[in-house]
Amino acid sequence: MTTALNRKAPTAPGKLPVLGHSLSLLRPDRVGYFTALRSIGDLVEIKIGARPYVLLNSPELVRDALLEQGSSFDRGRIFEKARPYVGDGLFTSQGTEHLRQRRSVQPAFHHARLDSYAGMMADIARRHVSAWQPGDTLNADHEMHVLASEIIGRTMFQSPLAREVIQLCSDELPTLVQGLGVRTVLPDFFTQLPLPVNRRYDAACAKFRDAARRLVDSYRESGGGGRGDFVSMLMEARDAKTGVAPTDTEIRDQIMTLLISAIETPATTLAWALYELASAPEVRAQLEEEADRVFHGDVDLAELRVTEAFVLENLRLHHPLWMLMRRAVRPVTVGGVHLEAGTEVIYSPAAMHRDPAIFPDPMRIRPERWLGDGPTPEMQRAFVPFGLGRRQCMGDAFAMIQMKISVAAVAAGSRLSLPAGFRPKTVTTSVVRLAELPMIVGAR
Ligand code: HEM
Repeated sequence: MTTALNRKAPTAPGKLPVLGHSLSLLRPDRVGYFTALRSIGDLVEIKIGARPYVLLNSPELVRDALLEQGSSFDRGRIFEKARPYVGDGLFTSQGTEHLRQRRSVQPAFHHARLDSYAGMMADIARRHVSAWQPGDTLNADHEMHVLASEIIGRTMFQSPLAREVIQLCSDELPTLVQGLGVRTVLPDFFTQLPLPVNRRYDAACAKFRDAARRLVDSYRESGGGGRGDFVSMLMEARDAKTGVAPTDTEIRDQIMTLLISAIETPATTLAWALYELASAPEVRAQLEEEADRVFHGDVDLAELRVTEAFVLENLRLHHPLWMLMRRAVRPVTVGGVHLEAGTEVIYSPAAMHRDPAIFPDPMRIRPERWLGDGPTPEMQRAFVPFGLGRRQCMGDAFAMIQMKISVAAVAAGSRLSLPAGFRPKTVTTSVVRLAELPMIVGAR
């Protein structure tokens, strides 16, 4: 959707010397900040330090940049900030190298594999929920991190070290995600300062790198691949043109990429889902009825219709990613604004999902939006939980299965409630999450 207007994007109010809009981007309600900027325009300039970023604040502009003009954009600042942690894997690679890496990882997400993962996920989730005892008070956000870590650890790593990786992810991933979030919105000099947040981030990065290295070494010591899992698949992969195998550094970087992409987002979404389950008894009753009816033995995922609608609604209202970035690789015009090569653009799935013109009563969980006649075409265009285009989430189907199964296991196996007077408080790092989520276990 390009026009020949060549206008300039208006600058967001509240710009400070040196910091630009960094402080606005550090406030707790960053999704609300982006939503409010819609009143200024659908393209708005924001500064992080002295560097300008253009916020694309409408579904049409986001689709134009990511789909129609997708080849004109590649990774932006957020991914550079992730490089010390994830190296040069799928997350940070660009252009043809990115496409090559995507092809090499693709078999791990093939639908035939997803079917076998579903059975494992159901076992893990049922076991996890059955350990909760009536009367216990859970840190439900942590529980969902442990569950998501278990699911990745057990489905992707057939290794005695899997338990260690699961523990590391449960304990350290939030530190990493917080450090990355802070680095993205503050000027570069900040990362050089000897602050606790920087030290904790560096220490967490080192632990993950070490775990990935030991994982790769342990496969090599026992003869390489052959276990039919993620690491074996990478070890056995050969480049279609050159026949060259990936190096151990490349394999380690893909492991790191998987760990950072595959745990925090479903865990955070699931924590919100548990909060909503406890807050809306009529929705909970529907989910419990469905789980009692169909969540037995080998689960037919297609039968979990209300559960799926509930998961979609949580991805809409509580989308974990408040900001994603791209960088123009050549001069390009979006929404009538000319962007030079190198211009960084931002979009926010979370803000797009709360537009009242598209999702009436946006702050309420209403699974019925996704049932019956289904979402309207406007909703479909604005709903981008897994991104769009060449960088679209590789784990989208995996994540949907995992979240449906996790919600169904909770609905079938326990009844969680919130302590009297609990008020949700959000914190925003790289993701928007609940600051705390104490939940009391009740019997079903
Ligand atoms: C609620 C769960 C999840 C959400 C909301 C989510 C969302 C996203 C989004 C929006 C992107 C695109 C980022 C961009 O455009 O810059 C992405 C990329 C990615 N996701 Fe997910 N994701 C989820 C779960 C998962 C899981 C479970 C896996 C793996 C098992 C995974 C693997 C990946 C990978 C590898 C990429 C990078 C793709 C590339 O750069 O080519 N994600 N995810």
